[in-house]
Amino acid sequence: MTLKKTLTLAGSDSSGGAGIQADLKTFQEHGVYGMTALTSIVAMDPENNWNHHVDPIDVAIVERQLNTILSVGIDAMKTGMLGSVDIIELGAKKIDEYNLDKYVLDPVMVCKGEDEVLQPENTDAMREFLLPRAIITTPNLFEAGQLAKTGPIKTVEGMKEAAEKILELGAKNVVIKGGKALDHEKAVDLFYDGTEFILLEKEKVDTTYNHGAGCTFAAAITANLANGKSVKESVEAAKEFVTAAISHGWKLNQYVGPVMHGAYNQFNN
Ligand SMILES: Nc1ncnc2c1ncn2[C@@H]1O[C@H](COP(=O)(O)OP(=O)(O)O)[C@@H](O)[C@H]1O
Ligand SMILES: Cc1ncc(COP(=O)(O)O)c(C=O)c1O
Ligand SMILES: [Mg+2]
Repeated sequence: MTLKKTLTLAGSDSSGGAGIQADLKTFQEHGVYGMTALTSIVAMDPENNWNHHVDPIDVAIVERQLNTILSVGIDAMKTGMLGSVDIIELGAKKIDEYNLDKYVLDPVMVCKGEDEVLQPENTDAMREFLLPRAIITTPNLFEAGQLAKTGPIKTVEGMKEAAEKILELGAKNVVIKGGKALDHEKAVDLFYDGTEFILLEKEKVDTTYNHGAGCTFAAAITANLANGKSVKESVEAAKEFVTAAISHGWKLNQYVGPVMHGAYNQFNN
């Protein structure tokens, strides 16, 4: 038996809920084979309010990892936290070199609980080099405002405007995650493929244990694409998957609660 193969080019979240750790757990739950190219290592300071510390990895080391994985071949890939502009440019080069058409861009700019953009220069580089190559991008509300340069988004109408701008920048599809940030009774995401707007709505889970939700959502989309689903089907199935994961989010310590990556298969089947 062979498995579909996926690549995540992303950061390591030492606490295990987000980043490549979330991606690999999610890939496993979808029955696809996950491979990883690490871009940065995130550690948290237990003495200082769990503050995030990000160490980017040298671009030559990232390239060696990508060469390993791409020599094997992949069916779909995603990017998450990207440590530097050099790594972003390298990602774009490899996407072109290997004709990688199933590429999901999760434009990670902030970690939950932090309100500063981790590396502002990366936003411009993602807009220029990665958006035009993405089959879909999955910004949260804040990231959508940054990519589209619309400023803060507060309404579904604002999400639609940003979605149109993001497609003008070259992404083939977009799903903007309203999530908890949107002032709406439900957890609403907006999918746009250039033709129709589709609202994906689920009950809002009353929890702060949602660390890694965005990574899990994008990884589920990637796995679904690798398994042959259409973009729209991939997003719809990923929404079910991440909603189950958030519903079973749990407390890891006093600072963070990750989603339960395996909840969909454990409780929804
Ligand atoms: N409290 C919640 N209840 C239900 N769904 C949620 C909740 N928070 C986020 N989501 C959903 O989880 C997915 C990830 O969104 P979000 O947490 O906003 O991303 P990120 O982790 O990148 O900030 C989206 O589908 C969003 O709608
Ligand atoms: C390595 C890494 N990638 C991505 C994220 C973003 O996580 P989320 O899925 O909660 O948006 C984080 C947040 O801590 C992280 O540490
Ligand atoms: Mg995110």
